[in-house]
Amino acid sequence: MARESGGASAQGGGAVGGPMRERLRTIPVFAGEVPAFDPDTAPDDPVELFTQWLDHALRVGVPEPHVMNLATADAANRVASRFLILKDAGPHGWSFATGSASPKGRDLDANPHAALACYWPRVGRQIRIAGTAAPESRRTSAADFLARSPDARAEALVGGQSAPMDSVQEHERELSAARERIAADPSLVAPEWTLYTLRPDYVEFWQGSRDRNHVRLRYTAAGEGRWQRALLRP
Ligand SMILES: Cc1cc2nc3c(=O)[nH]c(=O)nc-3n(C[C@H](O)[C@H](O)[C@H](O)COP(=O)(O)O)c2cc1C
Repeated sequence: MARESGGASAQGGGAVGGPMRERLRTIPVFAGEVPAFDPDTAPDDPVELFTQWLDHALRVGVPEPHVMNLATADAANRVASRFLILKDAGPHGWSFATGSASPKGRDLDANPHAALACYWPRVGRQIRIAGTAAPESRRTSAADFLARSPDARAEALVGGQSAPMDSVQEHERELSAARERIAADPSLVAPEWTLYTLRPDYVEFWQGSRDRNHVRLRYTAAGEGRWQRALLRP
């Protein structure tokens, strides 16, 4: 069970209303142009709504709207999260790519339950997706790898993501060796590189509002490509 932190200052040492708390309290939120979102006119399919929201985000200049947070948990239920790039979204789910031997790859191997989330401050929109992630075929993963820039391919070819390294110089030597291998053989694919697709149990669209009367629409998978929709309390 979660324990409450004692007292008004969670950090213990600081006085109530100490400098950090004050600084955080003064930062505005939902300060951008918050668009209207009428859930009654939302499409039946969450992928369609995601596409509409992404197109809108791109039109109004939301920076990097394809960056999402991925949360995973290992076999012992220890949770970790990190940001990554969304590679695709369609009827099969939301796809992202990474090395299968990275901590997140190992988490997904032990426990396929995962969640994605993004927040677009310029429009006060959050999207949350949760379900199970599975690797795509080697062929599909290889195609994703080969579509990456030579630098990105070289980094993945070195591998060992998130492992401690002895020195920056040693890593740079490994990286230039990987760049040479790629230059000599442009069809080279890092064996660990994997495209995963998260098949959602639910997808939630969250439209922030300055008066905190946020609009939340959740699509829950109802089998055979059908979705049940529900409004959620803000
Ligand atoms: C904006 C952004 C995009 C990223 N995109 C990816 C990505 O597509 N794939 C990836 O493996 N790591 C990506 N990373 C790095 C991850 O956040 C993370 O540091 C790395 O994958 C190691 O995670 P892990 O130790 O949990 O496996 C990105 C980081 C940022 C900040």
